Amino acid sequence: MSDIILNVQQLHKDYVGEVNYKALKGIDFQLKRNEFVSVMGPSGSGKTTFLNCISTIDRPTNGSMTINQKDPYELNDEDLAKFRRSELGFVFQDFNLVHTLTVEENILLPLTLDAVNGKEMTSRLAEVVRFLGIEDIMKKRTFEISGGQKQRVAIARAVIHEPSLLLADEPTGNLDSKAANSVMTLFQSIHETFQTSLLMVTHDPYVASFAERVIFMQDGMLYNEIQKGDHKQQFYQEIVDTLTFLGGGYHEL
Ligand SMILES: Nc1ncnc2c1ncn2[C@@H]1O[C@H](COP(=O)(O)OP(=O)(O)OP(=O)(O)O)[C@@H](O)[C@H]1O
Repeated sequence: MSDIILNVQQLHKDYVGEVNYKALKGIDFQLKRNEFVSVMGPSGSGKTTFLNCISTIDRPTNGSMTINQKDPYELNDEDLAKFRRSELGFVFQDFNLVHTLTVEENILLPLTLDAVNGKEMTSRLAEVVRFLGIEDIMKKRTFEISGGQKQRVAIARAVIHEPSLLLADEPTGNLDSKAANSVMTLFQSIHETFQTSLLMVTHDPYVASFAERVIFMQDGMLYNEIQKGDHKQQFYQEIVDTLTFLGGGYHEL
């Protein structure tokens, strides 16, 4: 088994419209199996575009990408949908829960779509719900729970099928600092307990410092990266310093 879970080579994305825009200009990036990496950069630098190309929400204009040694862009629509469901988990800023379903039904959705048998569903649900500490809200509707709880439910749904790669776009963007901290502690323990490979976009240096490595984008390219050493505080400071240097929307720091 290769120790590279995600291999991106010379990824380009051009948005074609009234005004054409080169959002990604040749990104080379590798995520190791079991690695946790944060993606940062000024507003408009291409972070979400990069994540959307990896998650196959958006199609790159050029370049190559493999996830777990497979190229999702070679698949037809049906196989791509299966590939997404088996290999990838997604967590978004706005939770993306289905409001007509209960919390439990939301979490089980990926297994329902894959017609997993009832016994296995029950055991996986029990494990993930216990791990995330959301046993008490299983029968509630999504409008009856807090933002922090919503994100836990979204995380449970993203990991219940044990994806090879978990992708998160601003997962704490709609949370207060206490809920954000608790969601990040959860990501960290999912990563450590289940050896989940994790790629997360965030604009928050504290949130980013939960990762083992931070990559910085600027103007559609990779600008720099920082590896976490022994001291989280020092890592955090280096992240803040790089963002300050990059400017563009990080002046509030
Ligand atoms: N569908 C689209 N059509 C045209 N241009 C787009 C489209 N989506 C994004 N862009 C442009 O591509 C660039 C990168 O956008 P992207 O959303 O990836 O940046 P970002 O780094 O995630 O920004 P932010 O931190 O503000 O979310 C921006 O200049 C944006 O205006």
